[in-house]
Amino acid sequence: MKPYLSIEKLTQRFPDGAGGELTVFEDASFGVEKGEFVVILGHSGCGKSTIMNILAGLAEPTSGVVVMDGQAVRGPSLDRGVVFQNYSLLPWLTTLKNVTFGVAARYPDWSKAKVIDHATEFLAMVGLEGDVIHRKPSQLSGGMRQRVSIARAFANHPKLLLLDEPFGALDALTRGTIQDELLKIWGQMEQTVFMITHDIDEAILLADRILLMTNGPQARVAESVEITIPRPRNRTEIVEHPNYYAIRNHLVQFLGKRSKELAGQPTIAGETNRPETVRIDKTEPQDDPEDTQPALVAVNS
Ligand SMILES: Nc1ncnc2c1ncn2[C@@H]1O[C@H](COP(=O)(O)OP(=O)(O)OP(=O)(O)O)[C@@H](O)[C@H]1O
Repeated sequence: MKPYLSIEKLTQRFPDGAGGELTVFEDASFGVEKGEFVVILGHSGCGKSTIMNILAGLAEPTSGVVVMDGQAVRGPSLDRGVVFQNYSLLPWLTTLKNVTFGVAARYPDWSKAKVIDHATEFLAMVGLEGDVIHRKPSQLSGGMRQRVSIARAFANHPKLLLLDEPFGALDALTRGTIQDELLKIWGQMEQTVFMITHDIDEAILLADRILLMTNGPQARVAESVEITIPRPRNRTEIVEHPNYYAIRNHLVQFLGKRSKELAGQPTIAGETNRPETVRIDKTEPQDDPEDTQPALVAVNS
């Protein structure tokens, strides 16, 4: 059976500015299940934003298709919400109206009071309550603005939520607090999320799976690393889990070394080129070669 979101043989080429072509990625295929939180990690230029723009319907691939819930993605839709690093709020509307605006479009049958209640509830989930919701974005801090973007995106119940480095512009403390709020709201919503980040620790904290891309050009989604750390997760406790550093080391090693070694390898024509699944779990019994008894060999047989 196909996954909820299926990316099938996606290829993106751009003019390279010198009369030739740049193949950003070729025949990339992967899936995302309903309710999954998937993060994509890779070096600058490997094509993460290009993939996100295609998923959002804001760009068309050179070839390949994206199918969500049985339908091919063609153009933007309220089914897909995007949160960018730079918040993209409407500056002339109050915080509350920035949220009600989308909710009213998504649910045209709802009464004005219901729309306001719904928007207020989602703003409260990210810690924005009281007078602050009547302020304009210019009167909010960067962290508050990003909270509004997150509340707005979740309030619309999109089938797919796309997060493009949403915390990239925030200081470490604010970032941590909003990561916790994002986890809380996601935990209540069964929302399917696809996120780009450059922060390995953020990826481990948030993701069910991390997709690892090799360096571009001709990048590939090489691995799908399962985050074998139970939820609910919390930033301070997660580092004590036996799998944390094992997973982190694997990711650091991939980004530091293997993403270069695997770069530019042509994909095999006709193959699906799906990423290899990597499962690291120190809590499962390990095969220790020292303990292994030599195999018994039958004699005289
Ligand atoms: N419209 C375009 N025309 C030509 N080249 C483009 C276009 N958009 C992206 N590229 C090129 O495609 C490659 C991938 O870009 P993309 O922004 O997707 O990478 P990224 O992995 O998101 O990088 P970063 O982490 O720095 O945001 C880059 O080499 C970029 O220069």
